[in-house]
Amino acid sequence: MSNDAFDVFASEQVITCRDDDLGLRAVIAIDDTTLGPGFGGTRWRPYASQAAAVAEAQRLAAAMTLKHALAELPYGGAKSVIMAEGPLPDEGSEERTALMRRFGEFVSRTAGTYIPGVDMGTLVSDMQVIRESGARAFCADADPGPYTATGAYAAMRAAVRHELDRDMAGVRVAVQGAGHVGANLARFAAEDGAQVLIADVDAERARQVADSIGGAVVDPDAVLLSDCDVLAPCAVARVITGEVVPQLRCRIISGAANDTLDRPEVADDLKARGITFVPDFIANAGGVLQVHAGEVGWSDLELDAALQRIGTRVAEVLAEAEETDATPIAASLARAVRRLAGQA
Ligand SMILES: NC(=O)c1ccc[n+]([C@@H]2O[C@H](COP(=O)([O-])OP(=O)(O)OC[C@H]3O[C@@H](n4cnc5c(N)ncnc54)[C@H](O)[C@@H]3O)[C@@H](O)[C@H]2O)c1
Repeated sequence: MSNDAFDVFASEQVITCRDDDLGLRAVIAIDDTTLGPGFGGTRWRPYASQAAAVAEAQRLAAAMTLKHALAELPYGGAKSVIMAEGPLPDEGSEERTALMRRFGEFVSRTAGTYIPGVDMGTLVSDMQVIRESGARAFCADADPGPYTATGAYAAMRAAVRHELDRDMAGVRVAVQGAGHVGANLARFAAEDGAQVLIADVDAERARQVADSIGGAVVDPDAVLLSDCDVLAPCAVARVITGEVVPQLRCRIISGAANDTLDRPEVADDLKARGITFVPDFIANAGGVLQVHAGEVGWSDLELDAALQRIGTRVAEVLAEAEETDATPIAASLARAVRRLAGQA
């Protein structure tokens, strides 16, 4: 487990996958299998370089180790990325199916040490193709987005209660990304009376979500700097940088995007500015809880209780951070380390 993006040996195992006929270039990073097989989604998007793809797979895999440890799940941390060349092929197209089948063959070679699931760019149907190729894959039956959003909303409510000592009515929430998670998170907040701003690089998507929940659209270039109580990054990784922090106008950052902070030190910058950062790997565990529920046969009630416990966990971590004058990330890391060492 490591946050060092440039150390290839930070992960237990890193596998590159290549097929020239299909134009497939993918990376599987298995961060840590102490608690079980490495589980983590497959992300499909363009990368500036091969090194950037490897670094992102490793960073996201490390976050999955933390996510599973803190959610008390029997999985290790892993992640894969597929390097996109231009627009992604349509769902169900021959090109997409062939590429996913081939990727599934590479996953099979890990002999169950890596279990993929849905992430940005990939779909439930892609996981079905991976399964058909003989590999184990999670998320094959349902979109985890709404469950992730339920957990992320429990986290947001807990942070607002802790920091602002109020419920969500009238709280100003700015959501970056109107996708599977962001749209649902925005809806939950609006249903509880929050004033929601939403941004997406797909302007039409942002407009549709805003109209359906009675919120307002904000420019995707401006959303991070919105004057709001809660900023909820639900789009891409590493949006909170050292340069962004001094310009932020929120009290709390609580979203679902994996790997929200650009560098670990940004957590200290946020603390110095009095901005509470809810660790993404705690807030966005709803999807993996839902997957686990399917695997072990939890009832809806059991799953919902587990999703709501994300809020309890956030409250505990924020209180612990306050007591020890640590950042919430540091308090969470200490918890995860205890669990990985079998002490919690
Ligand atoms: N889906 C899940 O269950 C789940 C679980 C854990 C974490 N996450 C994380 O949450 C985030 C969102 O996941 P999702 O499933 O909703 O993805 P998604 O692909 O459904 O939605 C992402 C949305 O963000 C938009 N977007 C991309 N770049 C943007 C930018 N710079 N500004 C504004 N909008 C932008 C996209 O157009 C898209 O609408 C990702 O970081 C993902 O890794 C998702």
